[in-house]
Amino acid sequence: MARYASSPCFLHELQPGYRGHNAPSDPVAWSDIARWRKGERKRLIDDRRSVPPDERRALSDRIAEKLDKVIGSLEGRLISLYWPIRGEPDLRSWMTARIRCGAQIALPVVIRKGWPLEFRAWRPGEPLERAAWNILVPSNGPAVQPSVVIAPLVGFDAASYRLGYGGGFFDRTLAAMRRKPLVIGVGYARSRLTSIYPQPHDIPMDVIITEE
Ligand SMILES: Nc1nc2c(c(=O)[nH]1)N(C=O)[C@@H](CNc1ccc(C(=O)N[C@@H](CCC(=O)O)C(=O)O)cc1)CN2
Ligand SMILES: Nc1ncnc2c1ncn2[C@@H]1O[C@H](COP(=O)(O)OP(=O)(O)OP(=O)(O)O)[C@@H](O)[C@H]1O
Repeated sequence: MARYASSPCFLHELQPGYRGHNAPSDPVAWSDIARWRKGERKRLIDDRRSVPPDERRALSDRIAEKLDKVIGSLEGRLISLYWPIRGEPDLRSWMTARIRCGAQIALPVVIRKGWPLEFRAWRPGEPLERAAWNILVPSNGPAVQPSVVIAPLVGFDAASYRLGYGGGFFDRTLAAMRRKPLVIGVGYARSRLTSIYPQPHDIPMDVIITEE
């Protein structure tokens, strides 16, 4: 009879910071991790949606204050933000105020599953339209290369890795950018995980901002 050193599900044996083997990837480990991530995404999204809107508003304002400190001068900066969905921090009033300070804003657009995102320049008042997953995106706006990318977090870990919605869009986009932007993950402290069990394709955030 075959004897195994590990039980079929050995996720509990993985160390935080595990980055896979030298081989491209270990399919058994990745399928376990992918399944675990799916469950965590649902739990974390339900959890943040359970926060009353007033409290979410207060947390978003706290995050916005901290963003100013991390980004510093806004003059001439091109910042990619996002149109909030599923209880993400709402930074739209911060965005409007920062445009008045000289910042330019872009929003991410899904062109196609499995492709990098496009960043499209946008100013308040310009038309938006519903696209994939019902997310509002600029109808026109030229494609631009932001120097700051703000990525919403479904979850995050102590090594600044981000758990998103599972499309791999931000990872693919950051991997493809010729000039590496400052990458800021924003989310709530309650979305902290011990580890997301980072894989070779996962790119860590430069900074993570929560309300704490
Ligand atoms: N507000 C906002 N806009 C954003 C992002 C974001 O995280 N937040 N994105 C950041 O990337 C892109 C959209 N990414 C998304 C990726 C997957 C799903 C999604 O719902 N996927 C499937 C499951 C995927 C899987 O597990 O294979 C689903 O839930 O049914 C939604 C948005 C671009 N715009
Ligand atoms: N640079 C890349 N090249 C090819 N595939 C990639 C790349 N980055 C991520 N992927 C693939 O995308 C899929 C989803 O990855 P992951 O679970 O990390 O998504 P996520 O970061 O939570 O999603 P999102 O960024 O859309 O919010 C994985 O199957 C992964 O292999």
